[in-house]
Amino acid sequence: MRKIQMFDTTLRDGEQSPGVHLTTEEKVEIALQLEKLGVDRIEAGFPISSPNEVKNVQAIAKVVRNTSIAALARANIKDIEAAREALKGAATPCLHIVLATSPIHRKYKLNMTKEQVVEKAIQAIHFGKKYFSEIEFSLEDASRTELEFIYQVVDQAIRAGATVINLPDTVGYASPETFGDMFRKVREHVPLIDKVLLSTHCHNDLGMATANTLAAIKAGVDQIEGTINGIGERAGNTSLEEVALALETRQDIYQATSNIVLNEIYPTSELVRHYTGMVVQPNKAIVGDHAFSHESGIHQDGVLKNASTYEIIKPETVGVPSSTIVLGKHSGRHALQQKLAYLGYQLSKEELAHAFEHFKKLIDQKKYVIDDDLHKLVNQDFMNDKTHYELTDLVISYPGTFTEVQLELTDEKHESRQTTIQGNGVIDALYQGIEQLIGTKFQLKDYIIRSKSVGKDAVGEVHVKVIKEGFTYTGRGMDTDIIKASAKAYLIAINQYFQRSEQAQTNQKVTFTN
Ligand SMILES: CC(=O)SCCNC(=O)CCNC(=O)[C@H](O)C(C)(C)COP(=O)(O)OP(=O)(O)OC[C@H]1O[C@@H](n2cnc3c(N)ncnc32)[C@H](O)[C@@H]1OP(=O)(O)O
Ligand SMILES: CC(C)C(=O)C(=O)O
Ligand SMILES: [Mg+2]
Repeated sequence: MRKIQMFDTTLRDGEQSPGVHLTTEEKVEIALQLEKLGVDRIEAGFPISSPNEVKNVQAIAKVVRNTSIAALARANIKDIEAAREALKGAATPCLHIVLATSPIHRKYKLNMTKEQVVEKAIQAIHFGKKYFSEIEFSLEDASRTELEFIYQVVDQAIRAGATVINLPDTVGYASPETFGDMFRKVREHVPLIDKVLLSTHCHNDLGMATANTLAAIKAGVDQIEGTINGIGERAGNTSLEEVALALETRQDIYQATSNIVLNEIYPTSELVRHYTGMVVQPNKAIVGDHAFSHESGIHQDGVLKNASTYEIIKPETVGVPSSTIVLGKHSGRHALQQKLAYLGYQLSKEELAHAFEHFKKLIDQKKYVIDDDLHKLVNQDFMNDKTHYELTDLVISYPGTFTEVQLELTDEKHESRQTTIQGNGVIDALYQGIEQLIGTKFQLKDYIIRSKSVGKDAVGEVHVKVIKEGFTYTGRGMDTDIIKASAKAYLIAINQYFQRSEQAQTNQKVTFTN
């Protein structure tokens, strides 16, 4: 089995994504995570781009000791000097020199002849060789370069001392067929190629970065370059996670593997999305929020019976805790039953059919059905709708360092219950007071507050989740006064508990699991 080297350029090409600017601390944290992920080389930055970038690379080189660190330079002395300064303390440094070779870049960007390009490449590698034993030379825009010229530049670069030859598809122009051919031909026509590591670096302009990278692997490259979440210049780079999983899942085709620690993929992806602020499209392969979600009834039924029916990768393999069954327009009874069981309801076949009918009506009105909706659906269908406790008065004051709440509730017999209680903050006092008046305690698991509209008189919405005797109850309260909204939400959740207890004692239709 061949071992493909993974060169990560999240911190260089990835940072070239519009709007992304990582601090030194963020870069260091990502680099440490990339080391944990098992990439073979980290391109830490492009030192000439700013004085701070030199410091960034230095900071990474100082702490990342078991993974090679690369820094980018154009084919000129000042860029190489900056890379040298940045990589001074690195354990295994690599100088990465780039120079474009395609006719378009030669003519319009560099204004250089073929001979000048070859000469510049040789000079830069010779200069770099004074300080670095490991030099990667990239023929920028290789996929749009004449093959004969590629052979010539590659041959000369190896003779000058390059140890890695990288042929990038800089503008995402290649197709898997042509790209694979290019590598096969380079292996055929450049006798010295076996002396160096052959590498590729693809962009995703036509959505083919991963396919092209895999074609290059098939054609014999030893190293592939990419980024986490596929971020990078324009449409981005090859996603390293996609290649790692393609190799893992289709060993029958690629007969190759990598050092990637697969279950570190998702944590790395999350860290990168957090610090770059770049949202991962939900349906992105491997790391998208929907990558392991199932919404359709037929799929959900299959997955519940055996996950391999619709999952070619186990979510745990890439560090995603579990797959998700999402209840939506296309869901079926099996999925609803499973979700209700998770929420604590065990319904008979008839009850499930009834609940399913209501669920389908509900989903026509609402795009997403949340747990709260399901609790209500079951409660309305199978339980009485009695309100056990209602808020009738609430006064808040701040005597001294405490918050004091005067509270009045009315119970199901319309009798008033009152208390005055001090707490560590208004919500603490309020919820303690409610528990005191009803004579039982709940574990508050979640408390979320948000605004439903804008302006000073905006309506506040409070969601609470409480736990009692192993069951979860949720409540949602709305009011322009967020304290009142908090009280309402808590009482709705508590009322559910009393309804359920009452139901359990009488002729219950629904049995509850834990
Ligand atoms: C394919 C890639 O992703 S390569 C990496 C791209 N990344 C970046 O460019 C990010 C960092 N870049 C920067 O901070 C700046 O562009 C710098 C500091 C590198 C250079 O800034 P400036 O000196 O102002 O030049 P500017 O970026 O405007 O133009 C690029 C110059 O480099 C030249 N150049 C481009 N590629 C190369 C190369 N590989 N080797 C040598 N010279 C090159 C261009 O011809 C142009 O030269 P000119 O001024 O003589 O016309
Ligand atoms: C520096 C090189 C490898 C690059 O990013 C590209 O060609 O896309
Ligand atoms: Mg690139």
